[in-house]
Amino acid sequence: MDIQLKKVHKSFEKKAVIKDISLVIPSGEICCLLGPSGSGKTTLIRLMIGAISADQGSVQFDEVKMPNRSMLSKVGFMPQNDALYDDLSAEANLEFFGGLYQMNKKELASRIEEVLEIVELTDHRQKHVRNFSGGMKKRLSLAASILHSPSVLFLDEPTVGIDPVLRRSIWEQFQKIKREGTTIVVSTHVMDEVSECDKAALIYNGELIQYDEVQKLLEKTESGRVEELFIQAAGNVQGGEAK
Ligand SMILES: Nc1ncnc2c1ncn2[C@@H]1O[C@H](COP(=O)(O)OP(=O)(O)OP(=O)(O)O)[C@@H](O)[C@H]1O
Repeated sequence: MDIQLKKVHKSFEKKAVIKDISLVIPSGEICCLLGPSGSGKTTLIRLMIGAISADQGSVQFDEVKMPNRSMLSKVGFMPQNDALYDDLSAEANLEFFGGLYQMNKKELASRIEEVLEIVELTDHRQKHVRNFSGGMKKRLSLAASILHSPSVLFLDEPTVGIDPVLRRSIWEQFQKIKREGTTIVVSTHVMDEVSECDKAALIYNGELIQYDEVQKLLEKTESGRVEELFIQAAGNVQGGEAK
């Protein structure tokens, strides 16, 4: 499913947080939302999944205008803070999410096997989540978000607080999910993660300052590092204010 945003605008308490953002994320691609803390990445994801509504503009998945209840079963979301139950085992957590997605018992049982394999938690399925490390919780949270085989997957800073080795393995899992045809939108402020994505949307102060194929974005820099584009944007803002 592709995702289309047209002139999306959102304010909180009269402060514009998302400013007139338009973009199209093609089906089956990984797009990262890259930007400093507070730039608006989470808000943009919440607008896309229909958790909040835009003040102006529209969000569409293929031909369907969001928010739309019929899309719930096609959308996966992994929030920044894991929404897991500490007192339940990994498996029981997944059973709970399967119930939310209204999956039938047989389908759920086989899908739980599959997702536990994907995130490499099969051997820990009976353990209580309270005994999990931060990385294991992230992986379980990812398993929960893909349990119902969504067509579009939104991941909000999935690798925060994760060591580089585990980060590598989590990205391998995203690539695996992409190969199955899922469109992935992932927010991050780790600039190096951009190389894992097909396209990157650079968000600065609620504005989309760049959106292109990662290779093309890197070609716009002298250093080959995406940070440069943010430094340029900051310079433009200061320059604008000085005039
Ligand atoms: N419900 C809300 N009410 C008021 N202000 C909000 C609300 N949600 C977000 N904001 C503000 O909107 C701006 C963007 O926040 P958002 O969480 O989208 O940024 P972010 O890029 O995801 O940041 P981080 O990387 O730290 O998660 C911030 O200034 C934040 O304080």
